[in-house]
Amino acid sequence: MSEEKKLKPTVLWFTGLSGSGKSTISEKVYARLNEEGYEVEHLDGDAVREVFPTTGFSKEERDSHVKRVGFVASLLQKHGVFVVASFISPYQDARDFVRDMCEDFTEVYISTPLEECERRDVKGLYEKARKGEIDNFTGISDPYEEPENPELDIDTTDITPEEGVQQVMDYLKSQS
Ligand SMILES: Nc1ncnc2c1ncn2[C@@H]1O[C@H](COP(=O)(O)OS(=O)(=O)O)[C@@H](OP(=O)(O)O)[C@H]1O
Ligand SMILES: Nc1ncnc2c1ncn2[C@@H]1O[C@H](COP(=O)(O)OP(=O)(O)O)[C@@H](O)[C@H]1O
Repeated sequence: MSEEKKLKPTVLWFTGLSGSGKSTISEKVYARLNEEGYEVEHLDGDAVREVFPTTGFSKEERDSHVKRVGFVASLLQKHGVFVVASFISPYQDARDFVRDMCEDFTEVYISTPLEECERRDVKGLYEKARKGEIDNFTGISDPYEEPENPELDIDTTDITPEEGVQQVMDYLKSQS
């Protein structure tokens, strides 16, 4: 274990717009922690939604989805497992609900601006949302409430994914 098993397990909660870089960075953080010998689980919005395809995007549906996943994350972390969670989770009250449930919670705001996310348009969803083909699209026709006090704020516009990962790892080291 190259980090000498010294990092304190936490729920690393990645929040931000679609295309901001949540999945890219969180997958790499998951792989890094795994390689270093930590018990770690990855929970991702798209993956959870594939299992529960009827979950929609109204505030009520997003909040229930986020709170349920947050509950699972809190149980895992209580048993010493690192949790890397990646959800748009656009509402402050639902994120705070999860924070309050977890013994250790680290909010990682991937603050890449809408303009850059839309320029990337990884899945072509912004184009569809602009044409009115997708309802309740975060940042276009649905709100995103910026985190009030995130432990980390990473704008990926001008950095590499590896630099983003390093910022997360440096933070974890600073807290251990
Ligand atoms: N209306 C609307 N708004 C936002 N996102 C949409 C929407 N419809 C589909 N998608 C796709 O769903 C992914 C977001 O799911 P999440 O579970 O992370 O969202 S949330 O936390 O419940 O807000 C999101 O994935 P990411 O791009 O990885 O964020 C999109 O691919
Ligand atoms: N520093 C960076 N961190 C993360 N993603 C980046 C970065 N620079 C460019 N990208 C690109 O931005 C896109 C982010 O998409 P993704 O990780 O799926 O975002 P999200 O999960 O937030 O929807 C990817 O195509 C990725 O290669």
